[in-house]
Amino acid sequence: MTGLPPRTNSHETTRELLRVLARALPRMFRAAPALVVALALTQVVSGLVPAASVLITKWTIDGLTRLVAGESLNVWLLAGAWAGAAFLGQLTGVLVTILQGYVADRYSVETITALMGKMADLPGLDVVEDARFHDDIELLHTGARFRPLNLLATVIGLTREVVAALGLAASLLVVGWWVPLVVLLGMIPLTRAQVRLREAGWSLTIQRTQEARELMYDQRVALRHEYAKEVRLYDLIPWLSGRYRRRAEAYAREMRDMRNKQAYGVLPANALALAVSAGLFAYAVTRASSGAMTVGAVVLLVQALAQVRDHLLGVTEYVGMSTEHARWFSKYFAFLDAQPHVHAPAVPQPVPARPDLVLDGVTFAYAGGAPVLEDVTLTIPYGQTVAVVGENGAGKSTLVKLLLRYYDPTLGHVRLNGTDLREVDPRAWRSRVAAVFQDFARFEYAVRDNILLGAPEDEGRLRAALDGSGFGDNLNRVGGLDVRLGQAFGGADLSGGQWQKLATARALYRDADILVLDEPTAALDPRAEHEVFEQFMQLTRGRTALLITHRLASVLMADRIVVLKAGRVIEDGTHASLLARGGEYATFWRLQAEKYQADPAVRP
Ligand SMILES: Nc1ncnc2c1ncn2[C@@H]1O[C@H](COP(=O)(O)OP(=O)(O)OP(=O)(O)O)[C@@H](O)[C@H]1O
Repeated sequence: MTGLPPRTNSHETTRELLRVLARALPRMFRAAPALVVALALTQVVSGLVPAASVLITKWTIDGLTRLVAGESLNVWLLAGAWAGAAFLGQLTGVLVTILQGYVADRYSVETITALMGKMADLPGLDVVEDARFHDDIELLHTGARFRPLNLLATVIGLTREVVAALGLAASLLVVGWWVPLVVLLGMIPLTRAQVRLREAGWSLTIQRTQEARELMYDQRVALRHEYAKEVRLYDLIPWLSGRYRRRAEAYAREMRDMRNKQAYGVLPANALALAVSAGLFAYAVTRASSGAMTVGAVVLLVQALAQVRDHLLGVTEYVGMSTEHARWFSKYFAFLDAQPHVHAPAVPQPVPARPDLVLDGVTFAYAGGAPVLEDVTLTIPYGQTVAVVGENGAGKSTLVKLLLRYYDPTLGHVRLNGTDLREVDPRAWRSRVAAVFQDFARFEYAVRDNILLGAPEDEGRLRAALDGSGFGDNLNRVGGLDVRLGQAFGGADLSGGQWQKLATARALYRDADILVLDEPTAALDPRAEHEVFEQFMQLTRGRTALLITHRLASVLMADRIVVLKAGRVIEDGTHASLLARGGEYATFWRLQAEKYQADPAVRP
């Protein structure tokens, strides 16, 4: 179990809430200004209905008293007032539901498009792969649909409760000018105690966020299909549910203790509020018995006192709920404010035609980590096929990330001929590169869309991409180009190798100058691998190709081999020259060749 994080001051939580609201509410207003104003007015009217009702009750009782004493009473006026107040209450309820829906829809769209817009402003991977944002991006993605509506509903409820409490307090003016003041002053300690109770709950929840995430993760491992095979193999459910239960119970215990402690703290404030109410009640009854106050005023006082208290407690409830939503918005704004290290240049240089790729003294470390590449100097002339080999973690994929400018080097330069990669538009550069990544994406769209990804369709190129990747042979079995893929939409599922071929088809469909293949055959069967290599030879003709692989057979296709070890280039040459040299590459080759001879099913 993780240790307890340091306690955060509960007032900081409130300040954070106010900061977030100060930023979220103007955005909500800008999303639909007229509707937000209409909504606010509706809530003010709705909040005034309780005060109107207690006043009408007073007028009715006083009218009846006068009627008994022989005076006249305008019954229709009173009935109209009753009906009017009730109608306003119902009408505002309906209007709020409609307007809230409209505003929330627009605000959600704004919230989600701002997230997507931020993604467009992040040409690199430094923010999205940053551990600080990694989990948050998942939360932002799942919350963006409903958090704006929740926040809106909470703020609306809060407005109504504040107006209702103040309106009812104002109705007490008919009892005496000083009465609202006394009532509100008497309620302040109770409201503060309630807010403090809430704050303690919020800060505890915030401190336990990490733990709540761990609880969710245990749940996920136990229930999700991607873990199902190993969960059964290792019989993980008893272990997972035991861990889950222990953590959940510890969390619940702490929440309960905190609530108990705070609840006792509320009692004195409650007693004070009741004493003030009782004093006012005694005052009113005394005045009424001497004829200085009407019976209606006494009834109004009794009703208003109880309702002011309820609405003030409602205010604290809504403040509590808005804290929960504000935490989500706090992460949202932190993400929108994230400053990437990788920027598109303000005035980009053109991407040179047929560029040589140059790494000049490149050292690179991920944020907060040790260098992953160190002083790498390498020139890949245009049109050359280069294989990059090396142990796991040697830095091969990182080299690709730098060449695509997903990251900038910590030291040194990546250049296209003489132009620093930082000076060209990353989009323009990437449009010239086709890549199949080791962890390629499995887009759950139709096969055709998986390949085109929004690009215009060209029958000939599509056919060539299908043939070149080897996916064409699987097409009939899958059901054709328009078959939806993936489990999320009940589509066809592909094997690992078929997904990899599809990712290769996607890369081949782009008419790129530079081809990057990071372990392109890892999931392929021997026949498919052979075919992909054959196609690869044709495809790379006249283009630069970078091939990252552990399978040394594929290396034979390369004009040149670069061996990386612990982030440094330790060997660089042709297959023959590196074998002759008898270094790291020769050792790799020998090991794989021996395996091959021992078992012909295993090829180098
Ligand atoms: N996003 C990241 N953040 C922090 N460290 C990372 C990140 N990606 C990779 N690394 C680290 O950088 C080092 C090099 O990783 P890289 O993926 O470049 O190696 P590789 O040579 O491609 O390995 P493999 O053959 O296993 O694919 C590893 O130690 C890895 O843990």
